Amino acid sequence: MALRTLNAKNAGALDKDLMSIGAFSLDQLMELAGLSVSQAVYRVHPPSNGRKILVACGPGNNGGDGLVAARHLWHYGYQPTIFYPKQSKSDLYERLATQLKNLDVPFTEDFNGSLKTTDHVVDAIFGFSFSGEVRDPFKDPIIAMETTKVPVLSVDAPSSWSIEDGPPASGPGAKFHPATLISLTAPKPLVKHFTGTHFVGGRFIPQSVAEKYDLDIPDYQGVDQIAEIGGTGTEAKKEKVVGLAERQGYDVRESTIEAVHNALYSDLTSCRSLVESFIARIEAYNPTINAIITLNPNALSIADEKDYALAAGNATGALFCIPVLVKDNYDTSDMNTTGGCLDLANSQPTVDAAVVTALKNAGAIILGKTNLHELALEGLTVSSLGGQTVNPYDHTRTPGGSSGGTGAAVAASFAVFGTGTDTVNSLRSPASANSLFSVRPTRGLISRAGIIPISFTQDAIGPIARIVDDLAVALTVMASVGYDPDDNATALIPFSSVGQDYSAALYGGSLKGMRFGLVEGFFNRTASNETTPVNQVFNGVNATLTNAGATVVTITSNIFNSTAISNAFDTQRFEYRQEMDTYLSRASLQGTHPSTLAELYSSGKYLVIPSQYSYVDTSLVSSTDNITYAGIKLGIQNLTVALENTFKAHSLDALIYPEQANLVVKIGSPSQSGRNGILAAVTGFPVVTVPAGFSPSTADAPVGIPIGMEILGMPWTEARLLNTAKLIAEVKRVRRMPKGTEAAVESVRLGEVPKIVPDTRDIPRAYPVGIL
Ligand SMILES: NC(=O)C1=CN([C@@H]2O[C@H](COP(=O)(O)OP(=O)(O)OC[C@H]3O[C@@H](n4cnc5c(N)ncnc54)[C@H](OP(=O)(O)O)[C@@H]3O)[C@@H](O)[C@H]2O)[C@@H](O)CC1
Ligand SMILES: [K+]
Repeated sequence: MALRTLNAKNAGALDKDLMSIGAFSLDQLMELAGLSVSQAVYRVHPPSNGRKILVACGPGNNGGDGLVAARHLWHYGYQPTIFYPKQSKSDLYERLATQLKNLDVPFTEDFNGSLKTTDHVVDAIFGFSFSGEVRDPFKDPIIAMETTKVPVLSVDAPSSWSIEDGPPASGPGAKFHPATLISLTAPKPLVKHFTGTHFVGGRFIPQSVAEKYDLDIPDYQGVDQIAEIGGTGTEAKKEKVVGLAERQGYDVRESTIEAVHNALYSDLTSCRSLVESFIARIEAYNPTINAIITLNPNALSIADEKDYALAAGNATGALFCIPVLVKDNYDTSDMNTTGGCLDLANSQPTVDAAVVTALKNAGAIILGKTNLHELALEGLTVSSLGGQTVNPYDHTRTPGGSSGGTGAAVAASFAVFGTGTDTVNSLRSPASANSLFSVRPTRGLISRAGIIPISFTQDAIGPIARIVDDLAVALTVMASVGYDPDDNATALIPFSSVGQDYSAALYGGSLKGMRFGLVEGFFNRTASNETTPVNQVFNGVNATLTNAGATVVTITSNIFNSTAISNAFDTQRFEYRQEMDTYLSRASLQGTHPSTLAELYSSGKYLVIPSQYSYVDTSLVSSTDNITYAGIKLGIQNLTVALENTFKAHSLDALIYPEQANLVVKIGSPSQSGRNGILAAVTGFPVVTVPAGFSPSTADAPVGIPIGMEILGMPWTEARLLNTAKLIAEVKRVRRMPKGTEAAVESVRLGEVPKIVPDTRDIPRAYPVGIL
């Protein structure tokens, strides 16, 4: 909203009216002005950004506002220092100065010296009665504020600017552009030259006075004395500055929960700067990677709330201020939940998925939603709404899938971690293809309530992260939902796993004496550019584990044949329609959306890859009443027993194998072959995926294409699996940043969260939209 402006003459007349007609005393007006200034400082520079505030006060009422603001700031926990070279002898000013001295607030005569150590500056030198060229003793301070990197907030006017015409053409102040301006009562004409963050303070103006001067009353919220208003400047509202996080040496690339918390709790960054830094990376690199479907429009205001909480000593939660991206098949009450499907573009859950609530309760900021293979049905991460997501390590290849948006986004440091779902491979394939860690938990450990479903038997959800420690924190939070009547698989959780802290499970120890079963049937031993790198990486894994004192047993049993398991035991086509019909017909799902799966697939607004036409067609006419379904469920029980027997026969701690026997395919391929996710999917056994290596470097893949390893354990052994994964990651440090997103990005101070529009122009022609 751009407000009408008030020229200098009218501003003076208005002040007089407030004192005569309005019956305010000057003390009161100045107190209200200073209070607004202090709130604006708190908004743009909460104490967590640094407590030292240098307040520069001029000889007139503008300077008086600065003195009042300094007193309020002291009470908020800041450490103000006052530069006040031309002190007024009037009673009001002497009292204001005495009030500050009574609080032991220091006064300085050395503006430039104080500037070197301060965290923020309040410019209360001149207001609407300034005219002409700046005279001493204020020339030097104005020149210093022109060039300093310390952010400046100007009171009523950037001092030295003409009230009507903005910055002087030359001399002191010609290049003075403060980051923030607070206009008192109403903006002055100079604001058309101002491009930073702009507040108005004046929540006391009577309606009659506002009408007389034709003023707009801004939309004040709650108990705020100030309101932020849109850009009136010649440029966009967004001001390009070096973000605080970067400026103060905090870099969000490869950041971890612990690193973010250390930075926040030691005042190196604010939650808001942190969120802005991640958004800067998204704005820089998402146009290439296309991993994001939507950003949370509230992310910045949520970050501000976290900063208030931090300042008040209320920073609680294992994920306090941790930006998290969730796959767009997780219900979010503040963002549409689309599954990447055009026909669900406006589908709006009114209730968060159970795990989304858990993440929020733990303090996480849901930064946005990621692209996925449409409705999580395959592993190429292409969708009618989200387009094709690109692997950040090799822009000619897919990022794996179906949680490929999360995989690519986490690899590119768009967030600290992300979430995915897994019906066959979908948490493990993107982890594998992006040099990341993921956990597919034992069936039942994490409630699936509020997740777009496919298969009651096979669906699982979990986190994807850059380090095991973050995976453990995220799993602890996601599993904290515990028993959930909306997902009765959670009734399976054994007492020993209820409320488990998986971070505490990372106790260390050693790989020495551990026994791993290397599943020979899950490799493709035919030499090719797509398979040989995987086989070579696993030769290396075998050697590393053996050198670390573990025993690697080759498992040759013929039950370990992914194609055969898939053909015999995959339950999806029997369960999909029933599950989706239930999801789509819930009263809590609002917005516009189909109410059955059949309706969705008759809309023409969907993408199914040709290799899945028959799967979807079959799903539309099959159900769990089919006689074959009962046989499949029985077969899965037999497979489960055989799997348990394998563990017993070889005294195994875990089975290990490549998530995929082939590298991730080129974009536009008919499908992804060689995946081994089906074993855990049908048996419900847990898997932690870890980076195992890279294929050789090529022009398209400068650091190589990531190759991942599944570590599969017995049910409910997530704690031990995570510790094993951490031990392996310690002896075999694999993860590297993708080349294309490796560079740091200068962050941008944002007035609002930018809108991200997914790019659907590059959907490969091989996957026509609306055809089945
Ligand atoms: N409306 C509201 O809600 C309320 C508004 N209030 C506030 O009052 C502000 C207006 O205050 P104001 O009128 O006292 O004058 P202000 O701008 O502070 O300073 C001017 C002084 O600076 C000097 N000076 C001038 N030119 C110069 C130059 N070229 N080079 C060097 N010096 C120069 C000159 O002093 P001199 O040198 O002549 O002694 C002059 O006296 C207004 O912007 C707002 O902040 C609140 O406090 C109350 C509620
Ligand atoms: K000023």
